[in-house]
Amino acid sequence: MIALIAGAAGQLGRALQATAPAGATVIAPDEARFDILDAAAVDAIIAETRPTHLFNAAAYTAVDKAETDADTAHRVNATAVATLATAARAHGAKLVHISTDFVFDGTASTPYPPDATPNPLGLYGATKRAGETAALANPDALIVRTAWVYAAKGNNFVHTMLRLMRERPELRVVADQVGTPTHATGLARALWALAAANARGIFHWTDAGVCSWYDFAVAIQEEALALGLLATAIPILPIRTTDYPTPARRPAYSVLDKTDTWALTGPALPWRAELRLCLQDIRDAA
Ligand SMILES: NC(=O)C1=CN([C@@H]2O[C@H](COP(=O)(O)OP(=O)(O)OC[C@H]3O[C@@H](n4cnc5c(N)ncnc54)[C@H](O)[C@@H]3O)[C@@H](O)[C@H]2O)C=CC1
Repeated sequence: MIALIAGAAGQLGRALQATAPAGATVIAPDEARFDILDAAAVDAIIAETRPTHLFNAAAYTAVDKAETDADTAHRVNATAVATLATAARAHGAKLVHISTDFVFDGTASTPYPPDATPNPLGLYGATKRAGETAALANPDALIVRTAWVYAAKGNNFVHTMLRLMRERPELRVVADQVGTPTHATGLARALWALAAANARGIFHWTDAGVCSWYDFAVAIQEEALALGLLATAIPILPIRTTDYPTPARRPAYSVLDKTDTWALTGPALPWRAELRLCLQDIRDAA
């Protein structure tokens, strides 16, 4: 397998490089060399490197900023995906594209299967849904929706919580948005496995289990205290979404049904076990 990665410096891009299977050749250019907005550059780099697989880990991921920057978000999350889908097809490479639980409106009360009807609440989700449609124009494309992604390096909820838990006397965290955290390392391994199985169409991947952002924050504090990453516990108080307004609306329930994926990859670890692994990496890197 020759894997070309777009967005190699992001959380998932780095995890894909760290978990590449034995025998895979990984090509991970930086964004200056592989800007997915540059159709000519995309075509040239694929022609030059001749990948069997094109992983698109690049995205516009600033959910709230997308509300006032819809044009850029759409160009990165949808228009560029159409470019990648066409180029992959022209060069005989398999496109592996990543999408999000934010394509759903969160009104369900049981996990969303891959064929559930999308209805994004915000601009980010709408651009990611448009990207799915663009990728699906390539019949061989694999699209994997995930949620609440974090990694030892990157801008994510785990690092934000660790910082605030050191700075603040107490924290208030939303308790009425429910989903599942996803450690980028486990997601990357799942993508390699799905690609090797030549899966096509839409699949779902998160860690196992369900929690609220409040539950996640409490677990981060407990595990970080146990690992010595935090010195003292602070009170963490559950609040409602209406008490913490954000520019973009977010789904209240975004648990994804992973049955089809796990039949090919085996089950994910429970989210708390993955959290512990990530915090161990953060501690070891400190
Ligand atoms: N972070 C999260 O909580 C979630 C992420 N996802 C999806 O997972 C995928 C991976 O996300 P993360 O690794 O967390 O994001 P990230 O924000 O850590 O990485 C995205 C990378 O794409 C790069 N990028 C942006 N525009 C680009 C362009 N024009 N050309 C090349 N690279 C460009 C960025 O510089 C960044 O390095 C994305 O498709 C995202 O939409 C889905 C659900 C949740």
